Amino acid sequence: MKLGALAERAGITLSEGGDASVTGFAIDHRKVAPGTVFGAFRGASFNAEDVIPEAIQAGAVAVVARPEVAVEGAVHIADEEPRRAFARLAAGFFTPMPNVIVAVTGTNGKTSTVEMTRQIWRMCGERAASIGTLGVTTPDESVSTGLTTPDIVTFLSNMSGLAREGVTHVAYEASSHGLSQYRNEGVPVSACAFTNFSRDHLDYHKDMEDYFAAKMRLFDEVVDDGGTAVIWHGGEGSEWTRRAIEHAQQRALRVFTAGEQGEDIRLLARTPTQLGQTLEIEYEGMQRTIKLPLIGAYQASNALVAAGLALVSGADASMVFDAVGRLQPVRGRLERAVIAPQGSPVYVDYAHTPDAIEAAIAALKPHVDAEKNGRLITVFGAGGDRDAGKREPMGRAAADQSDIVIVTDDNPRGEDAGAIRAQVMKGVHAAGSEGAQEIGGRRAAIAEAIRLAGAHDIVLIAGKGHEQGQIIGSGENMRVLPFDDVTVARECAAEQGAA
Ligand SMILES: CC(=O)N[C@H]1[C@@H](OP(=O)(O)OP(=O)(O)OC[C@H]2O[C@@H](n3ccc(=O)[nH]c3=O)[C@H](O)[C@@H]2O)O[C@H](CO)[C@@H](O)[C@@H]1O[C@H](C)C(=O)N[C@@H](C)C(=O)N[C@H](CCC(=O)O)C(=O)O
Ligand SMILES: Nc1ncnc2c1ncn2[C@@H]1O[C@H](COP(=O)(O)OP(=O)(O)OP(=O)(O)O)[C@@H](O)[C@H]1O
Ligand SMILES: N[C@H](CCC[C@H](N)C(=O)O)C(=O)O
Ligand SMILES: [Mg+2]
Repeated sequence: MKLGALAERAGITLSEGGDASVTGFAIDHRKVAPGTVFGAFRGASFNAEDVIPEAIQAGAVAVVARPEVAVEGAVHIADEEPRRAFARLAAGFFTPMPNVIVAVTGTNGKTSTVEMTRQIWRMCGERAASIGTLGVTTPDESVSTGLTTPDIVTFLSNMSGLAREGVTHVAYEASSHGLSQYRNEGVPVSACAFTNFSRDHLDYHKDMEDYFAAKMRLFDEVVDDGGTAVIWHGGEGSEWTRRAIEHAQQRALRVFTAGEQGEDIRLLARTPTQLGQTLEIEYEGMQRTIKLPLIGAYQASNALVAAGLALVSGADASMVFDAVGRLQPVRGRLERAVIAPQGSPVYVDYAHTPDAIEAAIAALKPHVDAEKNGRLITVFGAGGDRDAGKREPMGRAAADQSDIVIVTDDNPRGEDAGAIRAQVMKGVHAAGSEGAQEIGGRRAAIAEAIRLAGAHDIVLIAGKGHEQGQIIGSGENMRVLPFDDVTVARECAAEQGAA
């Protein structure tokens, strides 16, 4: 493919070098081969502008970099925002693309929503895939990528690879990191969704406004002109929801709202049942009853946003709502791991923000039998090298709503695990929780929760969900010790059951 044609498609004017043949794209100079276009970005830990000469020596035909950077011996594609220019240029190279691509942003619920959208499409007969924290999930397999949003080259090549395998519909998760680093764009996005917004990632984003602006790039720039924005508009509503609607309107997107205050899918009533919940909804003037086989208000929200995405991308309403009634659980999201020896269910959930902890506990609370003095026992921790300011509110939220809390470790990374727990405990104490325990080792903490659990109690193990390891140390000292909450809970229950 000629560089000139790729540039023209991306709206980039080249003064020279249009005839060069492009064989690939790379953002890491060690991956450059003859004919590669190299994106030279300044990152958090490395400045790739320093290795441009090495990239050219390895055969780079063009370098996308800031205008002030020196590029000798290859075409300099100069742009103040090189990551964006690179994404647009690379998008022309990675073809074909799936016919329907939708993207989901929000603080919590992205992974669940893209996965539910995939399932709904599949039940409507489409070949569908999802890309997000759980990896790339297709009708045939699920492959982990390590990050929620892979780097732009991986993202684009995954998309075209899926299209080549015959996948026509893809839902992908747009994290704020990915959006602010232009790691997931360049593809046609016909609809986008916003689940909710609350505190997270304030280690990376300056403040809540900065974090919100990163998310809103999806609405402001990434989605196609004339696309649709599906927005959750829940019971109490939120200022952020109102602002998301404004962003969509400013961009002249079609606005589709779902929720108790939804204009398009109106949630009229939600009744928890033993194994799920019954939803009464109204869509296009017609009332429907859906038996959602998943518990928790938050799962109903994500399911209805997913239904919205399927509807706005052309699926038949009866098939969509029928599919919602057949959704399978999403790995690590209120997943029932085991029944503890005394008879109490043990749930694993990926809640790792104050808001998510509240949502996970609220989901389980109706299932605790208060008349029999049932208790909710919550085991959780907070991640190292991530937003430290969320730790205390997480502690407070957990202690406020649970009967017993056990604070433990969750990926301490480069930080002192005891110091992280102390910050979480501050919130626990602020909530006036007595009898809270601090148990560093996650296995020991889970074992203790299961030991404490009586016949009418419920155990919630929050924070790691589907994760398969405990991350300890950083940089060259980083180690990932195998750890899976579900497996550990089963092992602890078996050990105690046998005793
Ligand atoms: C803070 C952050 O998001 N960092 C990500 C970012 O790194 P960066 O651009 O700052 O990269 P860098 O390491 O400083 O390097 C700069 C550039 O030099 C290049 N390089 C580097 C070394 C070299 O020898 N040669 C070379 O050319 C690199 O390829 C890169 O293009 O881009 C990299 C490549 O795309 C990512 O791997 C990296 O993710 C790190 C590992 C990470 O932990 N990210 C987390 C926080 C993250 O992104 N999480 C979100 C999920 C959040 C959520 O779901 O809530 C996600 O979307 O996954
Ligand atoms: N709609 C929601 N409202 C509130 N909390 C939610 C919602 N959806 C999910 N959660 C909580 O957030 C946790 C993570 O859910 P999920 O993985 O779907 O979100 P995510 O946005 O992809 O998270 P991440 O940013 O880590 O990728 C769940 O386990 C649950 O505790
Ligand atoms: N995508 C989130 C996941 C957090 C999960 C939790 N287990 C932790 O390590 O903090 C992040 O990278 O912040
Ligand atoms: Mg996710």
